[in-house]
Amino acid sequence: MGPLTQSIGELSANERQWQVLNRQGHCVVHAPPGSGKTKLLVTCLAYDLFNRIPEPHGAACITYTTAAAEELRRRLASLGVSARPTLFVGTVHSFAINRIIGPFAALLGKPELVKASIASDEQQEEAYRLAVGSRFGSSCNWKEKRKQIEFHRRRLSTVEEWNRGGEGLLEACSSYESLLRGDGLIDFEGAVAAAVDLVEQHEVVRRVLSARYRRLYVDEYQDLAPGLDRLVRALCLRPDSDVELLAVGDPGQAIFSWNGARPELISELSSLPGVSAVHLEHNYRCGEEIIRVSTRVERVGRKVTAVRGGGEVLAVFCPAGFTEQCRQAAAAVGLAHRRGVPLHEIAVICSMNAQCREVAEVFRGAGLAVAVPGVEYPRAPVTLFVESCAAWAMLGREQSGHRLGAIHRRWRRLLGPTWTRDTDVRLTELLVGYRDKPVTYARRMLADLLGMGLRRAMARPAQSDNANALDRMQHAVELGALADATVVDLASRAMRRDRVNVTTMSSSKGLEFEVVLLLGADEGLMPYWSSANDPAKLEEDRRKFYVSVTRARSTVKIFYSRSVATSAGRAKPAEPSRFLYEIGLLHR
Ligand SMILES: Nc1ncnc2c1ncn2[C@@H]1O[C@H](COP(=O)(O)OP(=O)(O)OP(=O)(O)O)[C@@H](O)[C@H]1O
Repeated sequence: MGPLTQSIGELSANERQWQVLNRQGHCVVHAPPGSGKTKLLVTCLAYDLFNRIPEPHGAACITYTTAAAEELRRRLASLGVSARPTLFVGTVHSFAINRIIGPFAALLGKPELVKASIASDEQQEEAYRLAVGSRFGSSCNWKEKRKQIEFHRRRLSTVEEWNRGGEGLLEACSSYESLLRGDGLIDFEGAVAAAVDLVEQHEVVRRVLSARYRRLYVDEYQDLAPGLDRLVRALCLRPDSDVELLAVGDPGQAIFSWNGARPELISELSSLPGVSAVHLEHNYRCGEEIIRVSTRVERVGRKVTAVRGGGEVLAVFCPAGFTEQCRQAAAAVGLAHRRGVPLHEIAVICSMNAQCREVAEVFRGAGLAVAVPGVEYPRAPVTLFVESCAAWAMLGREQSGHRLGAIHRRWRRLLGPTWTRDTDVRLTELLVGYRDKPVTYARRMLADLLGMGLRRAMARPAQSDNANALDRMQHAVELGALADATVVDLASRAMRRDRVNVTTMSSSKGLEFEVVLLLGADEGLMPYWSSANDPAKLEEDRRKFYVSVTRARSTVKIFYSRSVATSAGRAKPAEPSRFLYEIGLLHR
Protein backbone atom coordinates (compact mmCIF):
# COMPACT_ATOMS: atom_id res chain seq x y z
CA MET A 1 0.00 0.00 0.00
CA GLY A 2 1.38 3.44 -0.96
CA PRO A 3 1.80 6.13 1.72
CA LEU A 4 -1.06 8.24 0.33
CA THR A 5 -3.47 5.30 0.29
CA GLN A 6 -2.42 4.45 3.83
CA SER A 7 -2.94 8.03 5.02
CA ILE A 8 -6.37 8.18 3.35
CA GLY A 9 -7.20 4.85 5.02
CA GLU A 10 -6.37 6.36 8.42
CA LEU A 11 -8.53 9.41 7.74
CA SER A 12 -11.43 7.15 6.78
CA ALA A 13 -11.53 5.83 10.36
CA ASN A 14 -12.19 9.34 11.69
CA GLU A 15 -15.61 10.62 10.64
CA ARG A 16 -14.73 14.31 10.70
CA GLN A 17 -11.39 13.97 8.94
CA TRP A 18 -13.17 11.88 6.31
CA GLN A 19 -15.82 14.58 5.93
CA VAL A 20 -13.04 17.11 5.25
CA LEU A 21 -11.35 14.88 2.65
CA ASN A 22 -14.67 14.64 0.82
CA ARG A 23 -15.72 18.26 1.37
CA GLN A 24 -17.38 20.37 -1.29
CA GLY A 25 -16.80 24.10 -1.04
CA HIS A 26 -14.76 26.16 1.41
CA CYS A 27 -13.87 24.47 4.66
CA VAL A 28 -12.16 25.66 7.85
CA VAL A 29 -10.89 23.07 10.33
CA HIS A 30 -10.44 24.00 14.00
CA ALA A 31 -8.61 21.43 16.04
CA PRO A 32 -6.51 20.90 19.15
CA PRO A 33 -2.85 19.79 19.14
CA GLY A 34 -2.10 16.34 17.75
CA SER A 35 -5.49 16.01 16.07
CA GLY A 36 -4.04 15.59 12.60
CA LYS A 37 -4.52 19.08 11.13
CA THR A 38 -1.30 19.00 9.16
CA LYS A 39 -1.76 15.37 8.20
CA LEU A 40 -5.26 16.20 6.97
CA LEU A 41 -4.13 19.27 5.03
CA VAL A 42 -1.30 17.51 3.18
CA THR A 43 -3.35 14.36 2.54
CA CYS A 44 -6.20 16.45 1.09
CA LEU A 45 -3.77 18.39 -1.09
CA ALA A 46 -2.09 15.23 -2.37
CA TYR A 47 -5.46 13.52 -2.95
CA ASP A 48 -6.88 16.58 -4.72
CA LEU A 49 -3.82 16.96 -6.96
CA PHE A 50 -4.08 13.35 -8.08
CA ASN A 51 -7.88 13.22 -8.43
CA ARG A 52 -9.55 16.60 -8.54
CA ILE A 53 -7.21 19.18 -10.02
CA PRO A 54 -6.46 18.34 -13.66
CA GLU A 55 -3.19 19.72 -15.05
CA PRO A 56 -2.27 22.39 -16.03
CA HIS A 57 -4.26 23.73 -13.06
CA GLY A 58 -2.63 23.51 -9.68
CA ALA A 59 -2.90 24.56 -6.06
CA ALA A 60 -1.22 26.79 -3.51
CA CYS A 61 -0.37 25.67 0.01
CA ILE A 62 0.64 28.49 2.31
CA THR A 63 1.89 28.82 5.85
CA TYR A 64 3.59 31.43 8.00
CA THR A 65 7.15 30.34 8.83
CA THR A 66 9.93 28.97 6.64
CA ALA A 67 10.28 25.96 8.98
CA ALA A 68 6.56 25.13 8.70
CA ALA A 69 6.79 25.44 4.89
CA GLU A 70 9.73 23.04 4.89
CA GLU A 71 7.73 20.56 6.98
CA LEU A 72 4.80 20.76 4.51
CA ARG A 73 7.12 20.10 1.56
CA ARG A 74 8.68 17.15 3.39
CA ARG A 75 5.29 15.60 4.19
CA LEU A 76 3.99 16.16 0.64
CA ALA A 77 7.09 14.56 -0.87
CA SER A 78 6.58 11.55 1.40
CA LEU A 79 3.06 11.21 -0.07
CA GLY A 80 4.49 11.13 -3.59
CA VAL A 81 3.66 14.71 -4.62
CA SER A 82 6.21 16.09 -7.05
CA ALA A 83 6.67 19.66 -8.26
CA ARG A 84 4.55 21.11 -11.03
CA PRO A 85 4.70 24.72 -12.25
CA THR A 86 1.26 25.50 -10.87
CA LEU A 87 1.91 23.96 -7.45
CA PHE A 88 3.11 26.42 -4.84
CA VAL A 89 4.13 25.31 -1.35
CA GLY A 90 5.74 28.00 0.81
CA THR A 91 5.34 31.03 3.00
CA VAL A 92 2.90 33.86 2.53
CA HIS A 93 5.83 36.20 1.77
CA SER A 94 7.14 33.96 -0.91
CA PHE A 95 3.66 33.60 -2.45
CA ALA A 96 3.27 37.38 -2.48
CA ILE A 97 6.66 37.99 -4.09
CA ASN A 98 6.89 35.10 -6.54
CA ARG A 99 3.33 34.35 -7.52
CA ILE A 100 1.69 37.79 -7.34
CA ILE A 101 4.20 40.63 -7.61
CA GLY A 102 6.56 38.80 -10.01
CA PRO A 103 3.95 37.92 -12.66
CA PHE A 104 1.60 40.91 -12.33
CA ALA A 105 3.33 44.07 -11.10
CA ALA A 106 4.90 45.08 -14.42
CA LEU A 107 1.68 44.28 -16.29
CA LEU A 108 -0.21 46.63 -13.99
CA GLY A 109 2.21 49.53 -14.31
CA LYS A 110 4.36 48.92 -11.23
CA PRO A 111 7.75 47.94 -12.70
CA GLU A 112 9.57 49.33 -9.63
CA LEU A 113 8.07 46.44 -7.61
CA VAL A 114 9.40 43.85 -10.03
CA LYS A 115 12.88 45.31 -10.01
CA ALA A 116 13.04 45.71 -6.22
CA SER A 117 15.40 43.40 -4.32
CA ILE A 118 14.54 42.02 -0.91
CA ALA A 119 16.20 44.14 1.79
CA SER A 120 18.66 42.23 3.98
CA ASP A 121 18.36 42.35 7.79
CA GLU A 122 21.19 44.93 7.88
CA GLN A 123 19.57 47.13 5.23
CA GLN A 124 16.25 47.09 7.11
CA GLU A 125 17.98 47.85 10.39
CA GLU A 126 19.83 50.81 8.88
CA ALA A 127 16.66 52.24 7.29
CA TYR A 128 14.66 51.85 10.54
CA ARG A 129 17.43 53.49 12.55
CA LEU A 130 17.51 56.48 10.18
CA ALA A 131 13.72 56.80 9.83
CA VAL A 132 13.02 56.56 13.57
CA GLY A 133 15.98 58.83 14.42
CA SER A 134 14.83 61.54 12.02
CA ARG A 135 11.30 61.56 13.47
CA PHE A 136 11.91 60.89 17.17
CA GLY A 137 15.53 62.02 17.69
CA SER A 138 18.69 59.98 18.03
CA SER A 139 18.20 59.25 21.76
CA CYS A 140 14.95 57.38 21.06
CA ASN A 141 14.85 53.59 21.54
CA TRP A 142 14.63 52.83 17.83
CA LYS A 143 14.27 49.07 18.31
CA GLU A 144 11.12 49.57 20.37
CA LYS A 145 9.68 51.94 17.74
CA ARG A 146 10.63 49.50 15.00
CA LYS A 147 8.62 46.76 16.73
CA GLN A 148 5.58 49.04 16.89
CA ILE A 149 5.92 50.06 13.25
CA GLU A 150 6.36 46.45 12.09
CA PHE A 151 3.30 45.43 14.09
CA HIS A 152 1.11 47.99 12.31
CA ARG A 153 2.59 47.19 8.91
CA ARG A 154 1.81 43.47 9.40
CA ARG A 155 -1.66 44.33 10.59
CA LEU A 156 -2.18 46.56 7.52
CA SER A 157 -3.46 49.12 10.02
CA THR A 158 -5.77 51.95 9.02
CA VAL A 159 -4.69 55.57 9.59
CA GLU A 160 -6.82 55.68 12.77
CA GLU A 161 -5.11 52.55 14.09
CA TRP A 162 -1.69 54.02 13.36
CA ASN A 163 -2.64 57.21 15.16
CA ARG A 164 -3.96 55.27 18.15
CA GLY A 165 -0.57 53.45 18.23
CA GLY A 166 1.26 56.72 18.87
CA GLU A 167 2.11 60.06 17.36
CA GLY A 168 4.66 60.09 14.55
CA LEU A 169 4.68 56.30 13.94
CA LEU A 170 3.03 56.54 10.53
CA GLU A 171 5.43 59.29 9.44
CA ALA A 172 8.44 57.23 10.54
CA CYS A 173 6.99 54.28 8.64
CA SER A 174 6.58 56.34 5.45
CA SER A 175 10.15 57.58 5.65
CA TYR A 176 11.40 54.00 6.30
CA GLU A 177 9.56 52.76 3.22
CA SER A 178 10.81 55.62 1.06
CA LEU A 179 14.39 54.98 2.20
CA LEU A 180 14.06 51.36 1.05
CA ARG A 181 12.36 52.39 -2.19
CA GLY A 182 15.15 54.89 -2.89
CA ASP A 183 17.64 52.02 -2.72
CA GLY A 184 15.49 49.79 -4.95
CA LEU A 185 14.54 47.58 -1.97
CA ILE A 186 11.39 46.11 -0.46
CA ASP A 187 10.90 44.07 2.72
CA PHE A 188 8.50 41.19 3.43
CA GLU A 189 5.82 43.39 5.01
CA GLY A 190 5.95 45.76 2.03
CA ALA A 191 5.71 42.83 -0.37
CA VAL A 192 2.62 41.37 1.31
CA ALA A 193 0.92 44.79 1.38
CA ALA A 194 1.70 45.33 -2.32
CA ALA A 195 0.39 41.84 -3.18
CA VAL A 196 -2.85 42.45 -1.25
CA ASP A 197 -3.28 45.66 -3.20
CA LEU A 198 -2.75 43.94 -6.57
CA VAL A 199 -5.22 41.15 -5.79
CA GLU A 200 -7.89 43.36 -4.24
CA GLN A 201 -7.75 46.08 -6.86
CA HIS A 202 -7.44 44.06 -10.08
CA GLU A 203 -9.98 41.58 -11.36
CA VAL A 204 -7.50 40.26 -13.93
CA VAL A 205 -5.12 39.22 -11.15
CA ARG A 206 -7.88 37.36 -9.33
CA ARG A 207 -9.03 35.61 -12.52
CA VAL A 208 -5.56 34.46 -13.54
CA LEU A 209 -4.68 33.28 -10.03
CA SER A 210 -8.01 31.43 -9.80
CA ALA A 211 -7.27 29.60 -13.04
CA ARG A 212 -3.76 28.72 -11.92
CA TYR A 213 -4.47 27.70 -8.32
CA ARG A 214 -7.82 25.96 -8.27
CA ARG A 215 -7.53 25.32 -4.55
CA LEU A 216 -5.86 27.14 -1.70
CA TYR A 217 -4.64 25.28 1.42
CA VAL A 218 -3.62 27.31 4.47
CA ASP A 219 -1.89 25.83 7.53
CA GLU A 220 -1.60 27.50 10.97
CA TYR A 221 -4.28 30.07 10.11
CA GLN A 222 -4.19 31.42 13.68
CA ASP A 223 -0.63 32.68 13.11
CA LEU A 224 -1.43 34.70 10.03
CA ALA A 225 -1.61 38.46 9.94
CA PRO A 226 -4.47 40.25 8.14
CA GLY A 227 -2.44 40.39 4.90
CA LEU A 228 -2.93 36.72 4.09
CA ASP A 229 -6.48 36.76 5.39
CA ARG A 230 -7.27 39.51 2.89
CA LEU A 231 -5.59 37.57 0.09
CA VAL A 232 -7.64 34.51 1.04
CA ARG A 233 -10.89 36.47 1.07
CA ALA A 234 -10.10 38.17 -2.26
CA LEU A 235 -9.18 34.88 -3.96
CA CYS A 236 -11.82 32.61 -2.47
CA LEU A 237 -14.81 34.64 -1.41
CA ARG A 238 -15.45 37.19 -4.15
CA PRO A 239 -17.92 36.44 -6.95
CA ASP A 240 -15.26 36.91 -9.66
CA SER A 241 -12.77 34.40 -8.19
CA ASP A 242 -13.59 30.84 -7.32
CA VAL A 243 -10.59 29.28 -5.62
CA GLU A 244 -11.72 26.64 -3.13
CA LEU A 245 -10.31 27.06 0.38
CA LEU A 246 -9.18 24.54 2.97
CA ALA A 247 -7.76 26.24 6.07
CA VAL A 248 -6.66 24.58 9.30
CA GLY A 249 -5.68 26.17 12.58
CA ASP A 250 -6.03 26.35 16.32
CA PRO A 251 -6.51 29.65 18.18
CA GLY A 252 -5.36 27.77 21.29
CA GLN A 253 -1.89 27.53 19.75
CA ALA A 254 -1.61 31.15 18.54
CA ILE A 255 1.85 32.42 19.48
CA PHE A 256 2.53 35.24 17.04
CA SER A 257 0.03 37.96 18.06
CA TRP A 258 2.96 40.11 19.28
CA ASN A 259 4.08 39.99 15.67
CA GLY A 260 0.83 41.26 14.18
CA ALA A 261 -1.06 37.94 13.82
CA ARG A 262 -4.77 37.97 14.63
CA PRO A 263 -5.84 34.51 15.92
CA GLU A 264 -9.51 35.50 15.85
CA LEU A 265 -9.40 35.65 12.03
CA ILE A 266 -9.91 31.89 11.76
CA SER A 267 -13.16 32.08 13.75
CA GLU A 268 -14.33 35.06 11.69
CA LEU A 269 -13.54 33.17 8.49
CA SER A 270 -15.48 30.08 9.49
CA SER A 271 -18.60 32.09 10.30
CA LEU A 272 -18.82 33.55 6.77
CA PRO A 273 -21.60 32.35 4.42
CA GLY A 274 -20.48 29.53 2.15
CA VAL A 275 -17.77 28.35 4.54
CA SER A 276 -18.26 25.14 6.50
CA ALA A 277 -16.49 24.68 9.83
CA VAL A 278 -15.31 21.31 11.12
CA HIS A 279 -14.06 20.78 14.67
CA LEU A 280 -11.75 17.84 15.29
CA GLU A 281 -11.63 16.39 18.80
CA HIS A 282 -9.31 13.39 18.85
CA ASN A 283 -5.73 13.95 19.93
CA TYR A 284 -3.72 11.09 18.38
CA ARG A 285 -0.39 12.20 19.80
CA CYS A 286 -0.44 12.76 23.55
CA GLY A 287 -1.05 10.17 26.24
CA GLU A 288 -4.30 10.67 28.17
CA GLU A 289 -2.60 12.16 31.24
CA ILE A 290 -0.76 14.77 29.14
CA ILE A 291 -4.06 15.86 27.61
CA ARG A 292 -5.79 15.96 31.00
CA VAL A 293 -3.07 18.15 32.53
CA SER A 294 -2.40 20.43 29.54
CA THR A 295 -6.05 21.29 28.94
CA ARG A 296 -6.06 23.05 32.31
CA VAL A 297 -4.05 25.95 30.83
CA GLU A 298 -5.92 25.91 27.56
CA ARG A 299 -8.48 28.73 27.36
CA VAL A 300 -10.36 27.85 24.18
CA GLY A 301 -12.58 25.50 26.21
CA ARG A 302 -13.18 22.65 23.80
CA LYS A 303 -13.55 18.93 24.01
CA VAL A 304 -10.36 16.94 23.45
CA THR A 305 -10.50 13.15 23.42
CA ALA A 306 -7.41 11.01 23.93
CA VAL A 307 -6.75 8.22 21.45
CA ARG A 308 -3.74 6.91 23.40
CA GLY A 309 -3.79 5.92 27.05
CA GLY A 310 -1.04 6.56 29.62
CA GLY A 311 1.31 9.52 29.63
CA GLU A 312 2.99 11.29 32.54
CA VAL A 313 3.70 14.91 33.46
CA LEU A 314 6.19 15.60 36.27
CA ALA A 315 7.82 18.66 37.84
CA VAL A 316 11.54 18.51 38.70
CA PHE A 317 12.98 20.98 41.23
CA CYS A 318 16.62 22.02 40.63
CA PRO A 319 17.53 24.44 43.47
CA ALA A 320 21.03 25.23 42.12
CA GLY A 321 19.67 27.05 39.04
CA PHE A 322 19.50 26.65 35.30
CA THR A 323 22.81 24.80 34.90
CA GLU A 324 21.52 22.16 37.30
CA GLN A 325 18.34 21.93 35.22
CA CYS A 326 20.56 21.18 32.20
CA ARG A 327 22.42 18.48 34.14
CA GLN A 328 19.25 16.88 35.46
CA ALA A 329 17.77 17.01 31.96
CA ALA A 330 20.88 15.20 30.65
CA ALA A 331 20.30 12.54 33.33
CA ALA A 332 16.63 12.27 32.26
CA VAL A 333 17.76 11.78 28.65
CA GLY A 334 20.08 8.97 29.80
CA LEU A 335 17.23 7.31 31.67
CA ALA A 336 14.80 7.50 28.75
CA HIS A 337 17.46 6.29 26.33
CA ARG A 338 18.24 3.27 28.50
CA ARG A 339 14.52 2.47 28.43
CA GLY A 340 14.71 2.32 24.64
CA VAL A 341 13.69 5.84 23.53
CA PRO A 342 15.92 6.93 20.60
CA LEU A 343 17.69 10.25 21.23
CA HIS A 344 15.91 11.95 18.31
CA GLU A 345 12.60 11.16 20.02
CA ILE A 346 13.59 13.39 22.96
CA ALA A 347 13.25 17.19 22.91
CA VAL A 348 14.58 19.77 25.31
CA ILE A 349 12.45 22.91 25.03
CA CYS A 350 13.49 26.29 26.47
CA SER A 351 11.95 29.73 26.25
CA MET A 352 15.03 31.47 24.81
CA ASN A 353 17.83 30.80 22.33
CA ALA A 354 20.51 31.58 24.94
CA GLN A 355 19.15 28.78 27.15
CA CYS A 356 19.18 26.37 24.19
CA ARG A 357 22.87 27.16 23.72
CA GLU A 358 23.61 26.46 27.38
CA VAL A 359 21.71 23.15 27.22
CA ALA A 360 23.68 22.17 24.10
CA GLU A 361 26.97 22.99 25.84
CA VAL A 362 26.15 20.98 28.99
CA PHE A 363 24.83 18.04 26.93
CA ARG A 364 27.90 17.97 24.70
CA GLY A 365 30.07 18.07 27.83
CA ALA A 366 28.12 15.04 29.08
CA GLY A 367 28.84 13.20 25.83
CA LEU A 368 25.30 13.55 24.43
CA ALA A 369 24.82 14.33 20.73
CA VAL A 370 22.47 17.29 20.18
CA ALA A 371 20.71 18.93 17.25
CA VAL A 372 19.89 22.61 17.74
CA PRO A 373 17.92 23.40 14.57
CA GLY A 374 16.72 26.88 13.84
CA VAL A 375 18.35 28.63 16.78
CA GLU A 376 21.10 30.47 14.94
CA TYR A 377 19.46 30.53 11.50
CA PRO A 378 16.17 29.29 10.03
CA ARG A 379 15.72 25.85 8.51
CA ALA A 380 15.20 26.57 4.84
CA PRO A 381 16.10 24.60 1.70
CA VAL A 382 19.33 26.58 1.27
CA THR A 383 20.56 26.25 4.88
CA LEU A 384 19.67 22.54 4.89
CA PHE A 385 21.61 22.23 1.62
CA VAL A 386 24.73 23.81 3.16
CA GLU A 387 24.47 21.47 6.16
CA SER A 388 24.11 18.42 3.85
CA CYS A 389 27.19 19.51 1.89
CA ALA A 390 29.16 19.67 5.15
CA ALA A 391 27.85 16.26 6.26
CA TRP A 392 28.68 14.54 2.97
CA ALA A 393 32.09 16.22 2.79
CA MET A 394 33.20 15.35 6.32
CA LEU A 395 31.41 12.08 7.06
CA GLY A 396 30.88 10.51 3.65
CA ARG A 397 27.76 8.92 2.26
CA GLU A 398 27.47 5.91 4.58
CA GLN A 399 27.94 7.67 7.87
CA SER A 400 26.04 10.84 7.00
CA GLY A 401 23.17 9.31 5.03
CA HIS A 402 23.47 12.27 2.62
CA ARG A 403 23.95 11.32 -1.03
CA LEU A 404 25.86 13.29 -3.61
CA GLY A 405 23.08 12.82 -6.19
CA ALA A 406 20.54 14.43 -3.84
CA ILE A 407 22.97 17.26 -3.08
CA HIS A 408 23.40 17.91 -6.80
CA ARG A 409 19.63 17.95 -7.34
CA ARG A 410 19.18 20.55 -4.56
CA TRP A 411 22.09 22.57 -5.95
CA ARG A 412 20.47 22.59 -9.37
CA ARG A 413 17.14 23.75 -7.90
CA LEU A 414 18.83 26.52 -5.94
CA LEU A 415 20.91 27.78 -8.88
CA GLY A 416 17.93 27.66 -11.27
CA PRO A 417 18.77 29.12 -14.67
CA THR A 418 22.35 29.88 -13.57
CA TRP A 419 23.14 26.14 -13.15
CA THR A 420 25.51 24.45 -15.60
CA ARG A 421 26.91 20.91 -15.53
CA ASP A 422 30.30 22.40 -14.78
CA THR A 423 29.00 23.78 -11.45
CA ASP A 424 28.21 20.20 -10.32
CA VAL A 425 31.81 19.19 -10.98
CA ARG A 426 33.19 22.22 -9.15
CA LEU A 427 30.88 21.64 -6.18
CA THR A 428 32.02 18.01 -5.88
CA GLU A 429 35.70 19.00 -6.08
CA LEU A 430 35.19 21.65 -3.44
CA LEU A 431 33.50 19.25 -1.00
CA VAL A 432 36.04 16.47 -1.52
CA GLY A 433 38.81 19.03 -0.92
CA TYR A 434 37.61 19.72 2.65
CA ARG A 435 38.29 16.12 3.66
CA ASP A 436 42.03 16.55 3.13
CA LYS A 437 42.34 19.76 5.18
CA PRO A 438 42.99 19.55 8.94
CA VAL A 439 40.36 22.20 9.86
CA THR A 440 38.04 24.30 7.72
CA TYR A 441 35.83 26.92 9.34
CA ALA A 442 32.13 27.00 8.47
CA ARG A 443 32.47 30.63 7.33
CA ARG A 444 35.12 29.56 4.78
CA MET A 445 32.88 26.86 3.35
CA LEU A 446 29.91 29.23 3.11
CA ALA A 447 32.08 31.85 1.40
CA ASP A 448 33.21 29.18 -1.10
CA LEU A 449 29.62 28.18 -1.88
CA LEU A 450 28.52 31.80 -2.22
CA GLY A 451 31.40 32.49 -4.57
CA MET A 452 30.54 29.43 -6.62
CA GLY A 453 27.19 30.87 -7.69
CA LEU A 454 24.99 30.67 -4.61
CA ARG A 455 25.21 34.43 -4.00
CA ARG A 456 24.09 35.23 -7.55
CA ALA A 457 21.31 32.63 -7.38
CA MET A 458 19.95 34.12 -4.14
CA ALA A 459 19.50 37.53 -5.79
CA ARG A 460 16.59 36.13 -7.81
CA PRO A 461 13.23 37.19 -6.31
CA ALA A 462 12.12 33.54 -6.41
CA GLN A 463 14.69 32.84 -3.72
CA SER A 464 13.53 35.49 -1.22
CA ASP A 465 12.88 33.07 1.69
CA ASN A 466 16.13 31.26 1.03
CA ALA A 467 18.08 34.51 0.71
CA ASN A 468 16.81 35.67 4.07
CA ALA A 469 17.72 32.37 5.75
CA LEU A 470 21.14 32.37 4.12
CA ASP A 471 21.78 35.95 5.33
CA ARG A 472 21.09 34.80 8.87
CA MET A 473 23.35 31.76 8.45
CA GLN A 474 26.12 33.95 7.07
CA HIS A 475 25.78 36.34 9.99
CA ALA A 476 25.92 33.43 12.47
CA VAL A 477 29.08 31.87 11.01
CA GLU A 478 30.88 35.19 10.46
CA LEU A 479 29.98 37.25 13.52
CA GLY A 480 27.43 35.36 15.60
CA ALA A 481 27.28 32.30 17.80
CA LEU A 482 28.89 30.05 15.16
CA ALA A 483 31.92 32.25 14.46
CA ASP A 484 34.22 29.43 15.65
CA ALA A 485 32.23 26.61 14.07
CA THR A 486 34.03 24.28 11.69
CA VAL A 487 32.66 22.32 8.75
CA VAL A 488 32.52 19.30 11.09
CA ASP A 489 30.24 21.29 13.45
CA LEU A 490 28.04 22.22 10.52
CA ALA A 491 27.96 18.57 9.46
CA SER A 492 26.71 17.53 12.88
CA ARG A 493 23.70 19.81 12.38
CA ALA A 494 22.64 17.78 9.37
CA MET A 495 22.57 14.61 11.46
CA ARG A 496 19.20 14.65 13.17
CA ARG A 497 18.94 10.95 13.97
CA ASP A 498 20.36 9.80 17.29
CA ARG A 499 20.59 13.36 18.61
CA VAL A 500 18.56 15.11 21.26
CA ASN A 501 16.59 18.02 19.78
CA VAL A 502 17.12 21.30 21.59
CA THR A 503 14.63 23.95 20.57
CA THR A 504 12.77 27.06 21.70
CA MET A 505 9.10 26.94 22.69
CA SER A 506 8.10 28.82 19.52
CA SER A 507 10.13 26.57 17.22
CA SER A 508 8.72 23.43 18.82
CA LYS A 509 5.39 24.21 17.14
CA GLY A 510 4.22 21.45 14.82
CA LEU A 511 6.78 18.89 16.08
CA GLU A 512 6.25 15.72 18.10
CA PHE A 513 8.47 13.60 20.36
CA GLU A 514 8.19 10.67 22.74
CA VAL A 515 9.68 12.66 25.63
CA VAL A 516 9.67 16.44 26.23
CA LEU A 517 11.91 18.11 28.83
CA LEU A 518 10.74 21.68 29.39
CA LEU A 519 13.36 23.85 31.10
CA GLY A 520 13.23 27.25 32.82
CA ALA A 521 9.74 27.03 34.38
CA ASP A 522 10.20 30.00 36.72
CA GLU A 523 8.38 33.34 36.80
CA GLY A 524 10.38 35.86 34.78
CA LEU A 525 11.13 33.28 32.10
CA MET A 526 7.82 31.47 31.86
CA PRO A 527 5.89 33.74 31.58
CA TYR A 528 8.53 36.23 30.58
CA TRP A 529 8.85 39.14 33.05
CA SER A 530 7.48 41.71 30.58
CA SER A 531 4.33 39.60 30.05
CA ALA A 532 3.34 39.50 33.72
CA ASN A 533 1.43 42.81 33.58
CA ASP A 534 0.23 42.58 30.02
CA PRO A 535 -2.83 40.30 29.73
CA ALA A 536 -2.42 39.72 25.98
CA LYS A 537 1.26 38.76 26.26
CA LEU A 538 0.53 36.60 29.28
CA GLU A 539 -2.07 34.67 27.30
CA GLU A 540 0.43 34.22 24.50
CA ASP A 541 3.06 32.84 26.92
CA ARG A 542 0.42 30.50 28.33
CA ARG A 543 -0.30 29.24 24.80
CA LYS A 544 3.44 28.69 24.20
CA PHE A 545 3.52 26.59 27.36
CA TYR A 546 0.51 24.63 26.12
CA VAL A 547 2.13 24.09 22.70
CA SER A 548 5.37 22.87 24.34
CA VAL A 549 3.69 20.38 26.68
CA THR A 550 1.54 18.94 23.89
CA ARG A 551 4.56 18.02 21.75
CA ALA A 552 5.02 14.83 23.83
CA ARG A 553 3.54 11.41 23.27
CA SER A 554 4.40 9.78 26.59
CA THR A 555 6.45 11.88 29.05
CA VAL A 556 6.75 15.55 29.97
CA LYS A 557 9.22 16.68 32.66
CA ILE A 558 9.15 20.34 33.63
CA PHE A 559 12.23 21.78 35.38
CA TYR A 560 12.20 24.78 37.73
CA SER A 561 14.59 26.35 40.25
CA ARG A 562 12.73 29.00 42.26
CA SER A 563 15.34 31.42 40.85
CA VAL A 564 16.32 33.03 37.55
CA ALA A 565 19.71 34.33 36.42
CA THR A 566 20.12 38.12 36.15
CA SER A 567 21.89 39.66 33.14
CA ALA A 568 25.01 39.78 35.35
CA GLY A 569 24.68 36.01 35.80
CA ARG A 570 23.62 36.14 39.49
CA ALA A 571 20.72 34.02 40.75
CA LYS A 572 17.65 36.05 41.72
CA PRO A 573 14.87 34.39 43.74
CA ALA A 574 11.70 33.76 41.72
CA GLU A 575 8.42 31.94 42.15
CA PRO A 576 7.93 28.73 40.17
CA SER A 577 6.03 29.40 36.94
CA ARG A 578 2.34 30.06 37.56
CA PHE A 579 1.64 27.53 34.82
CA LEU A 580 2.95 24.75 37.09
CA TYR A 581 0.21 25.67 39.58
CA GLU A 582 -2.41 26.02 36.88
CA ILE A 583 -1.82 22.51 35.58
CA GLY A 584 -1.87 21.16 39.12
CA LEU A 585 1.75 19.98 39.42
CA LEU A 586 2.43 22.40 42.31
CA HIS A 587 0.02 23.62 44.98
CA ARG A 588 0.13 26.87 46.93
N1 LIG B 1 -6.74 9.50 11.53
C1 LIG B 1 -5.55 9.27 12.07
N2 LIG B 1 -5.15 8.03 12.34
C2 LIG B 1 -3.95 7.78 12.89
N3 LIG B 1 -3.05 8.73 13.23
C3 LIG B 1 -3.40 9.99 12.99
C4 LIG B 1 -4.65 10.35 12.40
N4 LIG B 1 -4.69 11.69 12.30
C5 LIG B 1 -3.52 12.15 12.79
N5 LIG B 1 -2.75 11.13 13.19
C6 LIG B 1 -1.39 11.23 13.79
O1 LIG B 1 -1.44 12.18 14.85
C7 LIG B 1 -0.20 12.86 14.97
C8 LIG B 1 -0.44 14.34 14.93
O2 LIG B 1 -0.79 14.74 13.61
P1 LIG B 1 -0.47 16.19 13.08
O3 LIG B 1 0.96 16.54 13.34
O4 LIG B 1 -0.97 16.30 11.69
O5 LIG B 1 -1.39 17.01 14.09
P2 LIG B 1 -1.62 18.56 14.23
O6 LIG B 1 -3.05 18.75 14.56
O7 LIG B 1 -1.10 19.28 13.03
O8 LIG B 1 -0.73 18.83 15.51
P3 LIG B 1 -0.19 20.20 16.14
O9 LIG B 1 -1.25 21.24 15.95
O10 LIG B 1 0.00 19.85 17.57
O11 LIG B 1 1.08 20.49 15.47
C9 LIG B 1 0.67 12.36 13.83
O12 LIG B 1 1.53 11.36 14.32
C10 LIG B 1 -0.34 11.80 12.84
O13 LIG B 1 0.21 10.80 12.02
